[in-house]
Amino acid sequence: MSRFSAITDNPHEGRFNKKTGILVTNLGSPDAPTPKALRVYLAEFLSDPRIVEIPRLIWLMILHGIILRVRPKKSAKAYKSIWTENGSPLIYISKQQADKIAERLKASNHNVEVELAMRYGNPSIEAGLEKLRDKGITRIVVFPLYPQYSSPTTGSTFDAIARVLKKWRWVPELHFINGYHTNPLYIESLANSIKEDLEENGTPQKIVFSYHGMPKQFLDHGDPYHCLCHQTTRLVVEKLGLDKELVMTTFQSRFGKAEWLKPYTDATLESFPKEGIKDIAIISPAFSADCLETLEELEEENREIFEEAGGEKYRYIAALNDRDDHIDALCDVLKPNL
Ligand SMILES: C=CC1=C(C)c2cc3[nH]c(cc4nc(cc5[nH]c(cc1n2)c(C)c5CCC(=O)O)C(CCC(=O)O)=C4C)c(C)c3C=C
Ligand SMILES: [Fe+2]
Ligand SMILES: [Fe+2]
Repeated sequence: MSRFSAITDNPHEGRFNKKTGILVTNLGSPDAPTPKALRVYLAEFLSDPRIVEIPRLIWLMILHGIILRVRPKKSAKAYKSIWTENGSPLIYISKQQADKIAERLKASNHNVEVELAMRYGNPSIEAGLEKLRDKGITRIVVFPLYPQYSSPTTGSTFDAIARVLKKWRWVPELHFINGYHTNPLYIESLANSIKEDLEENGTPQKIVFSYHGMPKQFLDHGDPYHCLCHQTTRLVVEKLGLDKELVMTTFQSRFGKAEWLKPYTDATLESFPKEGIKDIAIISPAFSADCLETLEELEEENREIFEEAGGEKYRYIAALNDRDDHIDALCDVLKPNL
């Protein structure tokens, strides 16, 4: 038994090929919308020091003593409301994206194998990397589908990759894509999805760009995510030639009691009707795939907040998911690494 793992059956020349392996990743979901599965998922997720930066010992006591006794039940209820016959929307859509990327690249004669992996839960990063290694691949591009770099998401994916590869005897040639929010085709795809909505439903009083939030302290300590989100909004506004006053950038999905990036999406939506803004469209460009935070929080929870405060028209513009122009954008991001 060796400390480092490898494929040991007679390598010689033939078995290792010239293929590039692409590991498409996203955040991950629980295995089922049940408190038991959520306890396992949240224990892994919330133990990540990139996600919660409270001193370790104190945080682990709070996590195991309080959070993991209360949160799984509440989160399971939210997951139940969005779960489909295909399971978690995030994982199902990510699978569609990975398959379409593979299809598109192979059709243009790229010699690639694409696998999907999730940072937390299944299919795991370790399983994804091993599948590529089993195919004799020694050159890997890791592609986290987070357009805007952040330490809790992209940075954490890097940690998970490194944790696996440091156990491998033959470390592959590795390329890591750490964001793509300025890619012209990504911006174009966001712009197209908004344009289609405006053509179908008319121009609302406000278009809200709602990004997943993070503790403000992360920004103060140098995380670029906040700035990259604002830059994304600006690029889309410029692409569409919109009036700047029509658009607002907000941050959603708060967790815990600390201050998070502001303005908060929920508080903003609650205040709009008092200011006479009763017709809005909302889009969430940080999510490459629809997930709990869009389908439950934006489609259900925030719609209710807005309507209860007197709002009249609320529409959520879907994530880019497996739209053709989105797959084009993702392939374009990959291109320099193929
Ligand atoms: C605890 C702190 C959290 C930080 C920081 C955070 C950053 C962050 N997350 C995403 C993307 C997603 N988050 C999702 C769910 C989710 N996020 C947190 C907490 C933090 N996220 C929790 C506890 C959960 C689980 C659900 C819950 O119990 O409320 C998801 C959806 C997953 C799914 O299965 O659908 C995504 C996607 C980003 C982009 C980000 C920082 C920029
Ligand atoms: Fe999150
Ligand atoms: Fe900023």
